[in-house]
Amino acid sequence: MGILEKISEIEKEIARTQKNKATEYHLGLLKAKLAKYRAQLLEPSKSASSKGEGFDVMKSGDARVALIGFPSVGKSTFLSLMTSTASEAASYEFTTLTCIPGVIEYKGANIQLLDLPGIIEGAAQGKGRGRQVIAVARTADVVIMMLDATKGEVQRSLLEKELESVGIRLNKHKPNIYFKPKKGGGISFNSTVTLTQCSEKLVQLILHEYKIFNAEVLFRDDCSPDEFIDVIVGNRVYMPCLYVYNKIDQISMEEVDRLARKPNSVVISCGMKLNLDYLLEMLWEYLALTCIYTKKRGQRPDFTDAIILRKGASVEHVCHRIHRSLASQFKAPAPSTAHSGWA
Ligand SMILES: Nc1nc2c(ncn2[C@@H]2O[C@H](COP(=O)(O)OP(=O)(O)OP(=O)(O)O)[C@@H](O)[C@H]2O)c(=O)[nH]1
Ligand SMILES: [K+]
Ligand SMILES: [Mg+2]
Repeated sequence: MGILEKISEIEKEIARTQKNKATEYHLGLLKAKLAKYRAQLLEPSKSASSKGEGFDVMKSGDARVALIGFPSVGKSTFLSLMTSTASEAASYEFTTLTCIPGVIEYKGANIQLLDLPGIIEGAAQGKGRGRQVIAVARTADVVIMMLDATKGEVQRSLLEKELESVGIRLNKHKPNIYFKPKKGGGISFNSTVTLTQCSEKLVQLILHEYKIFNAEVLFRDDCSPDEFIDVIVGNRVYMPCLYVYNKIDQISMEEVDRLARKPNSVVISCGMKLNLDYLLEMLWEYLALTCIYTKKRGQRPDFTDAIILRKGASVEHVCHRIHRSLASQFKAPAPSTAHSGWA
């Protein structure tokens, strides 16, 4: 049996297994198996054809945003509107076949926006150029999932599933679990909170499935088995995602209102240039960038020239951006410990 078949067998078994106390270990094990097979599937294949031709775009600017969506939702139209780059837009599907970078200039920051080919169900398993697109998405700081407001919710959940299946976690925090494999001593299990979804026994079962017999595990939150598996597997990316519903010129006001109220969602029309400013504001918030203005002694700050930093940057980062040797010239206290967590 191929890996794809094994995955589909397990998925079917999970679907037909009722979720209750008696089946919780069985389900936990199935999920661990599923994650293992998916990881195998993602291992880079040796054939040259899977290489991302036209997808190796250099990172540039202060942050990177990837446009993910089904074909013809308006990704290229959006890139052409927001940046000085033109990306071909047309009414037929799969107009865009490679990765096309543009730059959004906002609040003094250069935000790299990547237009990508449309992806469809099965993308994660290599349908279309799905794998290359998803590989680019993994490198982004924020994903814009562009949706056609006229098409209903099914596109959104399909894409979420695709990204989920390759270890991309949207709008989720890294699970607060300390996990450290050891050379010996068995499994030591502790938690600082009451656990309602995992137990010591389930944790052990899952670890054994991964052939881990010695480890230290500390749950600091009431995490689920899936979250625990994410921590063991390790190569997950946790990424903010904005759901952008385009083409609202084609739907009723009531429908616009309903979509706009969904969490992490913005409604726009590229065709009629509606709500694009608000989208930029939201994007800025999701990127969590901070502007720092420097000033010379006795002069007013220069608000035209900001230093752009990511959330969590320290004074040391600021110094580094001003001059490479500035931080090392500081006398005690060391700048990084004096004020960490600037943004
Ligand atoms: N009515 C309406 N049409 C739009 C809007 N935005 C884009 N379109 C149209 O939608 C079609 C597809 O636009 P594209 O920008 O090519 O879509 P895409 O997502 O890049 O498509 P692929 O590259 O094929 O994946 C074009 O005919 C656009 O003119 C909008 O806000 N309203
Ligand atoms: K198109
Ligand atoms: Mg396109």
